[in-house]
Amino acid sequence: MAEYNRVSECVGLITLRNPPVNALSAAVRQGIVDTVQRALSDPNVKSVVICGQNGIFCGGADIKEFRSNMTGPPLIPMIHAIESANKPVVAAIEGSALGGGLELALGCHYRIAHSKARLGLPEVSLGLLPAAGGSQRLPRLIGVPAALNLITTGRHVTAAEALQLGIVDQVTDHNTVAAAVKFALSVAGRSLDPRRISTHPCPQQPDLDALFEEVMQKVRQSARGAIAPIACVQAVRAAATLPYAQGMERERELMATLFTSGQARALQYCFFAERAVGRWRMPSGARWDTSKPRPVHKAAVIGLGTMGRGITVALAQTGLSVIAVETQEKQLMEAKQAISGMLERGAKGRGVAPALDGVIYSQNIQAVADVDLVIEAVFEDIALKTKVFQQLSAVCKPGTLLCTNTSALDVDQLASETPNPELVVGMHFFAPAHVMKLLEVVYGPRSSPQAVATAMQLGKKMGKASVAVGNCRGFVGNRMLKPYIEEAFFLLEEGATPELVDQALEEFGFPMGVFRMSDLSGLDVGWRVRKGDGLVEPGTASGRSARIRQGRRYSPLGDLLCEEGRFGQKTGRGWYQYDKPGSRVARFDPWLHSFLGAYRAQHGLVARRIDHQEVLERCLYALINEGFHILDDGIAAGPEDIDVIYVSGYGWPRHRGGPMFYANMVGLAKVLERLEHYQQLHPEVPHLQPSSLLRRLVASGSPPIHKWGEAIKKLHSQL
Ligand SMILES: CCCCCCCC(=O)CC(=O)SCCNC(=O)CCNC(=O)[C@H](O)C(C)(C)COP(=O)(O)OP(=O)(O)OC[C@H]1O[C@@H](n2cnc3c(N)ncnc32)[C@H](O)[C@@H]1OP(=O)(O)O
Ligand SMILES: NC(=O)C1=CN([C@@H]2O[C@H](COP(=O)(O)OP(=O)(O)OC[C@H]3O[C@@H](n4cnc5c(N)ncnc54)[C@H](O)[C@@H]3O)[C@@H](O)[C@H]2O)C=CC1
Repeated sequence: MAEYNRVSECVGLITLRNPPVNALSAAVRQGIVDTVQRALSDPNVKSVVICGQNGIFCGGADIKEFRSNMTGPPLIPMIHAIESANKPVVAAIEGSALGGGLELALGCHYRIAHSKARLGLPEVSLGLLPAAGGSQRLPRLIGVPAALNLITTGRHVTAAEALQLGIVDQVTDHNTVAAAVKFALSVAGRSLDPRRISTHPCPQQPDLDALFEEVMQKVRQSARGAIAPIACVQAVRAAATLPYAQGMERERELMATLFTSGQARALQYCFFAERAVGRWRMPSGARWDTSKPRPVHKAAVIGLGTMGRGITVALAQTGLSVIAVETQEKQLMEAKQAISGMLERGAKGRGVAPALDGVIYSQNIQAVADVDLVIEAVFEDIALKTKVFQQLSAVCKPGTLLCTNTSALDVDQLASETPNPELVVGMHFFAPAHVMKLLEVVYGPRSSPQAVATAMQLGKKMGKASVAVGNCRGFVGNRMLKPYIEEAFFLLEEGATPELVDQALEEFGFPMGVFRMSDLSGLDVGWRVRKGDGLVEPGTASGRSARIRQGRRYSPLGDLLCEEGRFGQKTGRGWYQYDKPGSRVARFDPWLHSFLGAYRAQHGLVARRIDHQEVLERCLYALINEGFHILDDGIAAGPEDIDVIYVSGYGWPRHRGGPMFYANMVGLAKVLERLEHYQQLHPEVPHLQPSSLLRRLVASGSPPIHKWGEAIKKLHSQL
């Protein structure tokens, strides 16, 4: 709702009240309509100020309302009434003015912002466009290029940038409402015509067509199939080329298409899923709201290779003191240089001083005695990690949390080697750790809720999408990746090419297909794991039996490439060829294609035509099927956890919501039917055998995704 007060005798002060972000719910919109009318009809009121309670102006439309029949006064006429008012209306912007919140402010005649405020039109990230006049007013106010940038990216700008762009009229370091009231008094009685943004044309822009063509091309490339960014460009084009009323009509038409689209549903699901994963819970019943994190002021990182360096940077950038330990002198010197460089570049980008003094380097593990939390990132070797954990248990002060960045080892086994297993959790970062958004916080049966709470809170502080998951081989992300990659290998055996598979996945929306990704991360990584699992054999055997290992279908293709020294980009050869080692542009490699031909001949395989649909169904449904196993095992608490992991760490296209959301959109019965179909064709592939949870969900009527949690609980209780 909105509260009304008269201040300084002649200023009507309207305060939006809808915690936590003063979203424009039906009640708030009604409140604004009523209070604006009251202020305008009061002869004692000379001007009006609109602000939000609790230090936040407005987080935009109430996204939860989008899923219901929207009632209450619509935004567009409400904002129009404010702009048409015959008394000046000033927006006092603290905290955030986003989406509909900024559109409301753009309807006001003046905008005063606190220096710490953030403003933006992030609708595109929800699959929408600023359809309460934002796409028409912002270009008129700040010009077409700047408006295109803000609206197509959805980025939030600081108050300083907003002032520079002309979005706000004044920035204050003091009480924003007081400054706005003072300002409102000073402009009372002035002509408002120049302040009504909708009545002006966009500032002149030379070569408009060329500009829109260029932006459209750029947006199409980066959107990877998302429709909202394209509609945003079209809406701004309408602002630049049509009178306001016609532009608004175009805005409405474009929004009508977006509003009901599957992409908007997927993106809005992602928004809430990212917040839901913070409300973690463990099978033991421990939960986010009953587990208090320990304070972490000082942390340590052990092992300064690829991962340890990024983790050190991520910790130092949150303002923590970090002790960085590396036993090899040469590695330590290189790491120091690399970490300082990363901190300097990061600080430059954010316009702050680099936290170089926050990191202390040492070759001696004794240096970590007084830290609150340690993250171990030494080689992936259980004996070495066990030794390091035992040393840490002896050196660290009581209560220090011991975290491992292992990607595949058993967190619980490591914990059991320490005197205090309750203090051990996995913190599985992704490379490069200071850039990648995802963090899997892995708990074992003995990890204490406090340890999980502490790791989750630290992850949040580092700006990571932190997801608490149970302990199993590969945790959630890598466990699901395995069947996805294996299916891609099988498709090559059956007649596909790396180019075809990658194209199908990239058209689906992945930034890179599975083979380009494998070349980037290094084929030797998986090879080492398969060797450890006893799957790799000399490459001379042929026929079907050579491709059945440990009782299931196996493709040695990746191993054979590694035996040729083809590790991907780093060696200049992999599934593709590169101009030189380390180069990034993947090119068709005739060698690879004749190798595939010879391999098929050796194994009596006859290449057949494989289309994009089969690639998608086999790779994605195998991955999704593993997701159902993970839910059934209780490794992930809900589908949101899996989806956040895939969207923030594995390049799953956000506008498709994550693998489990995608399965829900496709229809569980369809996913089941296709898995059954492929399983019949490939009975020796266990990951195509539909999960019993998927079967049971289909049998129980395929409940929508927000009801899976309830359905799984019910199904488990029936077992
Ligand atoms: C044909 C129909 C025509 C319709 C025309 C409509 C046109 C429009 O007008 C379109 C829109 O505005 S769409 C909304 C645009 N606004 C946004 O995207 C801002 C979303 N919020 C944020 O960025 C951060 O919450 C923010 C920066 C604001 C605050 O961040 P924090 O980190 O402090 O807090 P969070 O943890 O993110 O959020 C706290 C709780 O608030 C919930 N929430 C946030 N924004 C919301 C919003 N706009 N609507 C509903 N709920 C919202 C958020 O979910 C969280 O609650 P829990 O999920 O329960 O934790
Ligand atoms: N590289 C990647 O993409 C990812 C790796 N991981 C995991 O992170 C861990 C580290 O991996 P990378 O950084 O790639 O390895 P790396 O080989 O680049 O670095 C390991 C570092 O640990 C140092 N080290 C070895 N023993 C030590 C000891 N006792 N004390 C201090 N330092 C010691 C080594 O000298 C080396 O500098 C592994 O468990 C790996 O599975 C997790 C996610 C992704």
